[in-house]
Amino acid sequence: MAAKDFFTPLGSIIASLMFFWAMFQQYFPYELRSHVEKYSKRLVTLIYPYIQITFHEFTGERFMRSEAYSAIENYLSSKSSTQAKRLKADIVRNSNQSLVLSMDDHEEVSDEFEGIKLWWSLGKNITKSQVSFYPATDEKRYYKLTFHKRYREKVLDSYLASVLKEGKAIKVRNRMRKLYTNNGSMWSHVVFEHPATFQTLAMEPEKKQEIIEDLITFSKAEDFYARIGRAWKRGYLLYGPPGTGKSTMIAAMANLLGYDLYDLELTAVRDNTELRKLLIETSSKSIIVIEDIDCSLDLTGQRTNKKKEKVEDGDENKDPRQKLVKEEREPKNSQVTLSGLLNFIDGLWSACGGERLIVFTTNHIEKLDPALIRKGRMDKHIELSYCSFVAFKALAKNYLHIESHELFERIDELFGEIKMTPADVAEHLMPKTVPGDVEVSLRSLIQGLELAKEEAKVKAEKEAQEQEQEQEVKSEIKMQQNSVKENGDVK
Ligand SMILES: Nc1ncnc2c1ncn2[C@@H]1O[C@H](COP(=O)(O)OP(=O)(O)OP(=O)(O)O)[C@@H](O)[C@H]1O
Repeated sequence: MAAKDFFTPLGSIIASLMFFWAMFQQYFPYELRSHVEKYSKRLVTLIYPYIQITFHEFTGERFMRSEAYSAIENYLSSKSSTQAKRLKADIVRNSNQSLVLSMDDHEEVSDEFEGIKLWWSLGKNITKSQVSFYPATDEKRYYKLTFHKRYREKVLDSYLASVLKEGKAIKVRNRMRKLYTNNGSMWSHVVFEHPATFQTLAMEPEKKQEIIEDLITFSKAEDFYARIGRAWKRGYLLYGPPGTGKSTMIAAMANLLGYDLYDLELTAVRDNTELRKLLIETSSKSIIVIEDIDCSLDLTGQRTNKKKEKVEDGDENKDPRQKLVKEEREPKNSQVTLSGLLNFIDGLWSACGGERLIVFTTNHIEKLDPALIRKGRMDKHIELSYCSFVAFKALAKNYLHIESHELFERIDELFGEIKMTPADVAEHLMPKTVPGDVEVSLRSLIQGLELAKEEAKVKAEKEAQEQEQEQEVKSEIKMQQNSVKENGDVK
């Protein structure tokens, strides 16, 4: 059949329908008209038993991008990439700069929820813009959801809620994560792009696995925390000598969970009120870190100022302008107290919705007040220690891409005799030539370990000598005292 033969009768049918509709509107009595409309609607529902819901991209007068729309967009991204024939691609500005695909205009994808079939389509309205002098068009997109009317309640009650939740979760996973630092009572942020992961972290595999499982269990335990009536938070205390990987582990935690990091500098916080303000402003899915807690807060209630200690005799004090900036940053009358911090951990913190981890680090766990680190506040205590042979092997795999080497035996022996931090081991394993030579790096480590062993031996000998001398001096003093006493007795 030729196109002309098809369209000619169709055109006249449409024209007749429009004619009857106009006549109906003009001459049909109003009371009867509402009845006819009601029955015609019922007829349409019978023939077309589907419900459609539209989600517009922009809502309200201020043309804010609708949250529901962007959640649906994220939710549909994985379905679109497998089902849609025409796709749009965009780079998401997350830490991986990954490519995200979504369906193109007028495409349709299907979905299934508890046995219900649903269809999503992306539509577009084009309007002429009135604002510009130049001819311009405005495109407004919308998602349309279609499903059978018999599932109305299930879709409205459960399906849409799950779509929005999943869509928001995808958005959080794809977002660019941030590292916040406080300057006084204000947070400022930069993009968080630390490459550390648990794979690159050198520590005993069982211990590493335990921490990973603990973190993942926590991140999925929203319902559990709600059921037992506890705030969804968990405290970690990382302790160990400098250079054993405390900061590296925090970065690995943030990367594992996809959380933001808040690096809270307590010495720059004026008082408990400021502390409270800062903490209320933290978002969910975040890790709040207080490094070197023993230096940041005097556990008797008086604060010390670690930065001040470090630069006491430095150049910073000589420049009056820098001194002023420093004083502004570290006000002298700071009064953050241990009890203020504990209140935050126990009380106020609980009022903020969403999951949060709080991590304290210290080089001296023995200096910390037991109240601060009891379970419930710091739930998990993790010791990061000197490099073991197992941890070294993880570093060697990472840095040198080797799992065994003839020099490993000697290194294992030396690790049994001398302590070295993973930071120092890592430094020896850094490439010394271009391209990196494995043997040169391993020999550098052996040399470093032997040197450290020698130094430790000299130090031990010196200490023993000093102790001996001290002992000699003590016994000499005692002898003198005894002879003075004896002389006195004789007189
Ligand atoms: N366990 C580890 N695994 C892998 N790399 C490590 C480890 N420990 C330390 N490093 C390396 O050493 C460097 C210093 O480590 P890091 O800053 O994490 O130590 P730290 O314990 O936080 O030290 P500090 O107490 O002085 O802050 C890191 O950049 C990292 O490359």
